[in-house]
Amino acid sequence: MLSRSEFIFKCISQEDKLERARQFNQLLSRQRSGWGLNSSRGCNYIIFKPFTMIGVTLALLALLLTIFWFYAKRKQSYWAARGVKTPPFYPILGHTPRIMSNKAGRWVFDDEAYSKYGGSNFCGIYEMMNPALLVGNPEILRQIFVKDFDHFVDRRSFKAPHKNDEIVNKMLSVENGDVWKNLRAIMTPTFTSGKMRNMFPLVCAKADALVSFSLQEATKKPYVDMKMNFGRFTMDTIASCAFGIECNSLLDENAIFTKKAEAFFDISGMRMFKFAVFGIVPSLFKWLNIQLNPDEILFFKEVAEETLSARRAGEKRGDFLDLLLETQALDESESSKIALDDITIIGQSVLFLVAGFDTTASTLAFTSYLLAKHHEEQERLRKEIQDIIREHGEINYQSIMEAKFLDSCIMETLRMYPPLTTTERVCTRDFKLPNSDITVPRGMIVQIPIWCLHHDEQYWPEPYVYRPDRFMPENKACIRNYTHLPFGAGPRNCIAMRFALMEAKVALAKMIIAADISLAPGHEDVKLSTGPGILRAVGGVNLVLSPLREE
Ligand code: HEM
Repeated sequence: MLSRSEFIFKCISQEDKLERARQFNQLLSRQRSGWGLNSSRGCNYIIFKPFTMIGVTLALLALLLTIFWFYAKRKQSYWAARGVKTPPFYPILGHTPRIMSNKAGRWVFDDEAYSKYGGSNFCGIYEMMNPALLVGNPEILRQIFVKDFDHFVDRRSFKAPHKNDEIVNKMLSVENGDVWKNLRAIMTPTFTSGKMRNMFPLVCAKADALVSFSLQEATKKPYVDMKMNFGRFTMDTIASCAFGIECNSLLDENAIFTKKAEAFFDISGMRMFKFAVFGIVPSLFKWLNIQLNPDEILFFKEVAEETLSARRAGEKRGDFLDLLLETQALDESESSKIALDDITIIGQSVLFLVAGFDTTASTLAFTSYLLAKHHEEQERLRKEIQDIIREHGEINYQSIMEAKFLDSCIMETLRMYPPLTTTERVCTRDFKLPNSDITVPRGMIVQIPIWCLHHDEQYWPEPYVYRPDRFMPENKACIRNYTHLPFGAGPRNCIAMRFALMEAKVALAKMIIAADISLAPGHEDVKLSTGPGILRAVGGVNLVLSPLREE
């Protein structure tokens, strides 16, 4: 009788094979190896005893690992074989642990690749075992972003298969190829200066609320966390312009919209892990039906759906939603535009919140921090705004968008603290790198180290010094093209750059004429966030606000 734990493998019964098996069994029994052959009742079995099974399994596993190791080694020799430098990397994991690390900002890794391993021209990196390219040469960047854009149309796709991820999959930033081209063509007119002008009063109203809230807070506290307040201002502005709702996060910090948005933006370890796994084995999400994005996405979907119904009932505000809905009202003979379906419109509303909330808030927080630190620049800016008010009676769209020093202060902040420190493109058609014999194959990811270009001494003397004058018209000619990329560049740059700048300029101008800003004692430095997300100030930006006029 066979014991239960014995694994029985039924084997072939032909005469000649049986004979060979007997010989095999005898040999093994002699060696007391734990294998056996049972041929009673005319059946032939090879019997594996448990301890032997473990041994065999381990041997197989070791074999598989060895094969995988050699496979990874071969993949990770891609750049060495082509004579392209790479920063030191881990076997199998490549540079991914450093890129995704929560201990240092993404730019710390980029900076090493850029300055020590040739990245200021180009260098190789490995995302796990997959080779990718990091390019810091402004001339090559011009080709990637603009001249040879048709080779670099796409970004990495994060399209998850779960039904609740559908909205994210429809976002402009996630779409690729012709779908992206069509969507971008439809959405671009949403951000013309005419449309910005219409939205200007909405933004001014939110900026006024920001100023009075912050000044009130300043009467009760020794200093105010302006990162928090600018965050609430951008939240209110986007909620108003993209969702058509008044969420009043400045007045009601428990507003449900704000709470959901905060939860959505909380990129905890688990979410990072999910994104990392999705990047490596996207098919796992399909097999196991895993949702990639958090449940809050459904809340925003509901809010946008309700607003769409209200708009269809006749309500109009001149905001993003109205502009996107207009595409549905056009008949085909009137326009070459394709009407957007509801889910696509909702996707873009959520995208505006995701892409516009923290980026603009960080820009404002860092600018006010730098102006508090450099009081002479703050005085210059205040004077420029006061002159505008004297001339026009108020802050209006034209004058604020033309204010040169205001623009320079924000541009210099975006140089020193670009909210997105890296952007990327996916090569969509093989591309030969100029002045080299390297061809970037279709499908390869190209990383663009924005932060490194912004801090490269050869383009920006004394790169860590805040000097808005670099961007004044008389000095602009000295700036090398494609070395200042806070909004990316080319046809796939930030679609809302004009809106973001209008929002930031209005808020900063209103703040600076209402209060003198200085650094709070003990908060002279800002601590930068780490990890691969948006560059932000952790622990807030704490400033002392001294009112300059009666509110
Ligand atoms: C100061 C604020 C902002 C900064 C620094 C910023 C920066 C960027 C950057 C670097 C990119 C990638 C560009 C590229 O790869 O070439 C981008 C893309 C994008 N941004 Fe912004 N952004 C800001 C505000 C906004 C706002 C307010 C919105 C929406 C209301 C927005 C919507 C988008 C969208 C939709 C894309 C994807 C465009 C596409 O794939 O076609 N951004 N942004």
